[in-house]
Amino acid sequence: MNFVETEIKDVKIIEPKVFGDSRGFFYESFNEKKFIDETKQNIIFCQDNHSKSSRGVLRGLHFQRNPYAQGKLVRCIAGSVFDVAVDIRIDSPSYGKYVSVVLSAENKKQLWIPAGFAHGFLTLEDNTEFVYKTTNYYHPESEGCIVWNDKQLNINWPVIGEIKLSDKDNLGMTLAQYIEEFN
Ligand SMILES: Cc1cn([C@H]2C[C@H](O)[C@@H](COP(=O)(O)OP(=O)(O)O[C@H]3O[C@@H](C)C(=O)[C@@H](O)[C@H]3O)O2)c(=O)[nH]c1=O
Repeated sequence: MNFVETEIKDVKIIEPKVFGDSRGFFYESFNEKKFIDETKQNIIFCQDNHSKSSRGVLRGLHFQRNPYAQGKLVRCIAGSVFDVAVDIRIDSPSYGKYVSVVLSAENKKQLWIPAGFAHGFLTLEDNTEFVYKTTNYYHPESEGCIVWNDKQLNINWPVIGEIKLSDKDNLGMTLAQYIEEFN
């Protein structure tokens, strides 16, 4: 597997080595040693998640507050998504910047998003299945959501028609409101 740098230090795109043959394919979707060597962090994953969505579903931009912040290793195993990681570490030089990448069952790319980021994705196809490992358990009391179309973030989402959001995500806060928590 190949770890590719992104515009934000610490966020990596992982391109697996896929072995295809007459039966189908095989690839290592996670290798702890390589992962720790590349990220230089002693990561321990404790939860695996799996969601399925129809086309045009936008989940995000989600985060958990400290000490429950989660690093996430995300990928798409059916269909495709436009995936976004926003740096919300207030002391970071790339605070307020984001990385986006298309993750699909076809390209098999993964995105490593360290703790301290808000994460979201827009599904580009029906029957899209998204799976990810997290470094901390779900802790609903610590959950937060930054609104997907925050003006300051100005995320370049693909235009694919009507977007479906959960009630919770419809009530997401702005980045400016998030920052107020620290003042
Ligand atoms: C995230 C999560 C949800 N749930 C439950 C709560 C709720 O009843 C139901 C659906 O939850 P949500 O609406 O929050 O699911 P969803 O909108 O898919 O939330 C996810 O979005 C993506 C973008 C992320 O980055 C994830 O960390 C997570 O926040 O599942 C758990 O039991 N454990 C979990 O870890």
